[in-house]
Amino acid sequence: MTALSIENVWKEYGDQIVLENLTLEIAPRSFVALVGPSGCGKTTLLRMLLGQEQPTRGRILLDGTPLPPEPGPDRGVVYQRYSVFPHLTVLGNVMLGPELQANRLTGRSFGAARRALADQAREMIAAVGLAGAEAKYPAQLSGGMQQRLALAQALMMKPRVLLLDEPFGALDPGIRTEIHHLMKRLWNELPMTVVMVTHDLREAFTLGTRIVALDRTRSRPEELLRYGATVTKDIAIWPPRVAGRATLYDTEHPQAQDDLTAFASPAGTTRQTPSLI
Ligand SMILES: Nc1ncnc2c1ncn2[C@@H]1O[C@H](COP(=O)(O)OP(=O)(O)OP(=O)(O)O)[C@@H](O)[C@H]1O
Repeated sequence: MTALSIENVWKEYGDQIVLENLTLEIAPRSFVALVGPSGCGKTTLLRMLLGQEQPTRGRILLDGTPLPPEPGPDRGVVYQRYSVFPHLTVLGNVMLGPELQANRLTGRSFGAARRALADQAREMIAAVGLAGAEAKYPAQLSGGMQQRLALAQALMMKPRVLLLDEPFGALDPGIRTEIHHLMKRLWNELPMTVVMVTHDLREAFTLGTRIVALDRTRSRPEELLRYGATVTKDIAIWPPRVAGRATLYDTEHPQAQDDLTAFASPAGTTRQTPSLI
């Protein structure tokens, strides 16, 4: 069964057509990296997958069922910044989602239920490499640590789909490589499908099972708003990267993960165009 089906989706804001006739089947457990020039509608597509925006035309299905018209716990999201609550500790941030879900009225659980939740949250905090920082506030963490926290917060809800909007874009290169390893491990271990918007092709090829490029196929300067973007390239990583199964390059040649040529598809299909970067 397909995890996500995007069927002939159009998104318009007033006179502006942002996305036109977009069709995409996303298999369960895939890791789709969405790339494309600034303003082509990547975030808009992500917001529609989250349920924050509705398609103007067309429909989006999750495991064959139309997406509810609002965000839900089956879809987690991590943004480039500001995903975490500054006035809560690391532990408080990670516990908040499940607490709100279990106790809509008070947003707090008590006794044994609270202790069990705190144990789960500590496990998740350790899984993202933040053990020891449970009592800290986000302002006391580095940017990389805050993004680890944002991931832990999203993953606590056990989302079927994890949506990432340039989550590592603001991080220094060294920290970014570390968090890429973490992201890859989490995707391998947890039963989720990931859709990530990125401007960084290297990141797309390092993490993705598939790179989907959006762009306008027609563009007349005098009618710019009348043409939306659609899928212009759809590249499957080779050798295939399968969740739960490390590939040749992931195990034997870890340095090759940063070598775009290692994953090149047949000639021509992966050529980088300036508009994609
Ligand atoms: N709520 C909105 N109301 C009106 N126009 C919007 C709204 N949200 C997005 N847009 C427009 O839709 C277009 C696509 O925006 P979007 O943020 O999806 O692009 P993007 O590809 O993610 O860009 P970037 O790579 O720069 O983040 C832009 O022209 C933007 O102004």
